[in-house]
Amino acid sequence: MKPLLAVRDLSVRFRMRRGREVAAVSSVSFDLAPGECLALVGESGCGKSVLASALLGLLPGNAVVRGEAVLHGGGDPVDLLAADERTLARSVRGRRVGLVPQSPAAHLTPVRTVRSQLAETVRELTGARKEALADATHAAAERASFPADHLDRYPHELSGGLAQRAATALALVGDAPLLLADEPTTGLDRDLVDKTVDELRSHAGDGRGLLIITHDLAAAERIADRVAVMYAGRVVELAAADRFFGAPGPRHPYARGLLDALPERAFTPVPGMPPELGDLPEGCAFAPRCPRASEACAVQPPFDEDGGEGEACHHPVVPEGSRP
Ligand SMILES: Nc1ncnc2c1ncn2[C@@H]1O[C@H](COP(=O)(O)OP(=O)(O)OP(=O)(O)O)[C@@H](O)[C@H]1O
Ligand code: NI
Repeated sequence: MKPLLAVRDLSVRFRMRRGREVAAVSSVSFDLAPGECLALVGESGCGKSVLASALLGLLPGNAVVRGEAVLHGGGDPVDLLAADERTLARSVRGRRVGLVPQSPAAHLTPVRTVRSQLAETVRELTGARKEALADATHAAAERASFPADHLDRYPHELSGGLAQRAATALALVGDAPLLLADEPTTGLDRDLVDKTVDELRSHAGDGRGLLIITHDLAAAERIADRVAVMYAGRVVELAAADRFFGAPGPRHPYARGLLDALPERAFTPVPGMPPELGDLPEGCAFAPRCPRASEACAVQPPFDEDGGEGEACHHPVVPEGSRP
């Protein structure tokens, strides 16, 4: 089966003053299958949002992007990294790729009510008019649990959680084949978190795909088919969610550390801090924090992939009897 999205060797560098460079994303490759939900996790600053922005052509001018990201859903295949701004604006963003942005407040238009923004998006993407438009606007709000009696509020009159729900409602309108959701549950209480991620997950049925970026590993466990763990700009492990959250667990020591940091598990944070992306070491960037590191880790470990799973580690945690 053809993937919905095929990302190959995606790298993003930010050019800074005095010739400095920030390596925000390095050699990321993965496929997203139709109907699949992939959760992208990792510590703050590891490159998750930059990766999502690259897929939407939303990076600032000092970004240098390399690689390929071919979207097969919703029309002719298009390389999202090579498409020009006109194509992205007209036929990709909102229509073929939906985005729940990480800072919803910044993406809502401050001088217009939620109702008017939602109605305009519904009209643009579905062609609904008049009474149908009013009904469709209500339905769109309801899908994201945005309360109808708040539709006439302006963005600054919304709490963080309500702004989040307004942004989610906007992102769902186009029924885009690929949905990118960047921390879609910030500011929501647990029951609303569950409701929101379930709604996002159900969107991914029907051959559509969902890439959800989240710090909330419980939410990832609830809806993801696979998990991608990012560290210092690289995907260091790709794993089926049941193996990742259950037995035998992740193979990359950093991924194991992330899970062990959870309050309901060992509650032991990974010691140390992630590295500066402007000053990365030659070899494995996690080695200075890694309990399994050896001299071999001075060389960048290759990503060993097998059937959509794999890890980049010289010393993965491999349970007895599983593949070498
Ligand atoms: N325009 C820019 N110029 C230079 N560096 C940038 C720019 N945008 C992002 N970065 C850097 O890229 C790195 C990755 O940032 P990114 O926002 O993708 O992290 P993240 O994984 O989404 O973190 P969080 O979980 O906090 O949202 C950071 O070190 C950030 O400082
Ligand atoms: Ni982010």
